[in-house]
Amino acid sequence: MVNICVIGAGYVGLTTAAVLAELGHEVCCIDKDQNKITELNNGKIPIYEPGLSEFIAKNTNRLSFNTNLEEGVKKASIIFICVGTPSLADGKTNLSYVDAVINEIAPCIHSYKTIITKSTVPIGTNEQIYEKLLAKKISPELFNIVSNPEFLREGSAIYDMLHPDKIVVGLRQDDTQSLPIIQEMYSRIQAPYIVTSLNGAEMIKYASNAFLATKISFINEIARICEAFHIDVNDVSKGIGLDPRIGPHFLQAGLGYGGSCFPKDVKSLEQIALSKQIHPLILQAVQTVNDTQIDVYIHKLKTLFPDLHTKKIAVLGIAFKPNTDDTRDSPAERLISRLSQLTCDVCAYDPKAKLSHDQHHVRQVNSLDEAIKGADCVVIATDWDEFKQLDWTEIKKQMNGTIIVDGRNCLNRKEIEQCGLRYVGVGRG
Ligand SMILES: NC(=O)c1ccc[n+]([C@@H]2O[C@H](COP(=O)([O-])OP(=O)(O)OC[C@H]3O[C@@H](n4cnc5c(N)ncnc54)[C@H](O)[C@@H]3O)[C@@H](O)[C@H]2O)c1
Ligand SMILES: O=c1ccn([C@@H]2O[C@H](COP(=O)(O)OP(=O)(O)O[C@H]3O[C@H](CO)[C@@H](O)[C@H](O)[C@H]3O)[C@@H](O)[C@H]2O)c(=O)[nH]1
Repeated sequence: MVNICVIGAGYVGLTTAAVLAELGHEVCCIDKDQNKITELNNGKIPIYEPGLSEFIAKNTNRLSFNTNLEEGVKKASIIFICVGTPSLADGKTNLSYVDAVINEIAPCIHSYKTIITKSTVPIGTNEQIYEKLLAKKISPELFNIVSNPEFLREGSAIYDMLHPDKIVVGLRQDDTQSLPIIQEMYSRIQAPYIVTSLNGAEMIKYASNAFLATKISFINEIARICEAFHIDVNDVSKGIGLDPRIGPHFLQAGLGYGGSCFPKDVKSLEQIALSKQIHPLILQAVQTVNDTQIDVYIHKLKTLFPDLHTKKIAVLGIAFKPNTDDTRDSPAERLISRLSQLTCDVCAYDPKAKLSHDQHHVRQVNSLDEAIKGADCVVIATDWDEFKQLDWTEIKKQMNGTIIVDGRNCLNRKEIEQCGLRYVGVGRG
């Protein structure tokens, strides 16, 4: 058992804290947001992540929440940095939250600490953190910096952290102490270790997200070509995905990728490359396809409804993916904004997520029935199971029109058509 301080109680920090407590460690999770900490101390979880609430409740004897960083850091031998690293306007990474944490930790280092960065940070950041701490006159005998990027997916965060496909550990060249400490801490997790340099670990995280985003933009481009030849792109995904060199995952065409990671991380990697005068052609193309994917759907809607601005559109889904309440950079919200600009009457529904801001002509309703009632068109914008299992005969009775736009290529086309509805997907033949 070790004493651990996790800084940041967001999707990654909360999951990390809960999983480390489950592994038997004493964990103090710090956030500067007093409301979050008060909620957590009252047994409320500020985000929706399946199973997280129960998991935290199960481990409360070894898990505490606090706003006082000094208290958490002083008694811990391991410190996790899990604060946000959002995009700046130019696409580079905003490191101000990480920098603030380093400034706050520094005066509290009086005994040996292993400082682990889980936040996704640009190449070179961990080296810079080490130099910053030295510049603050912290003895190199008192700390080490480790990069241990996180690969969890929202919606399955706990499972992913308990069953990772690898544990990536980036170390400083002369660091001989940290690896055994990390291995001991994660001893109950079965996964191969990838031990590399600090920069190497940072790059593995960016390359991983960039590759997955590339698969999505690739299949979205293939879908556009399929459409011109009346080919079903879902058959193509299946067909190519069976080749183990390609694999079946992340080949679902649709409204494009969103969320708090892919858009910002691909942009950040582009900027990292440009900072070294490397022109990242693929990364730029991946973003161009993604940025124009909503246009594909708007074009379809305009063709289906020349008087689109007079239509009532039910948008099912607000979250950037199912099983989360997260709307950061959500393609569903991107679509809703475009429909709002076109002055359509938009009725949005999501089982968990709320619209992040008010928009003209857009109402969020609390039930699916309310959203669908009188709709000229229903658009599936997030592939929640609840939407995949809809009774289309019932839906048809409640709608005014007959068009179902499958923004995630996740519905059974035949079933919908058998009910007398018109199915519209991207690249569905
Ligand atoms: N969300 C994911 O699925 C995911 C997965 C892997 C990696 N990551 C990376 O992990 C990092 C965190 O992402 P997230 O989604 O958990 O972010 P988040 O925004 O949900 O949480 C960050 C938390 O840090 C807190 N914070 C900021 N500054 C602080 C400070 N000085 N002291 C204490 N608390 C502070 C904020 O109040 C917030 O609660 C990012 O770098 C992200 O790229 C995210
Ligand atoms: O075939 C697919 C798969 C996903 N998506 C979209 O891609 C986005 C991201 O999905 P997903 O990767 O499942 O969600 P995240 O929770 O953002 O997780 C990604 O980003 C995290 C943060 O870095 C990483 O830790 C994870 O490994 C990585 O999968 C969502 O908008 C999905 O709808 C598609 O359009 N088609």
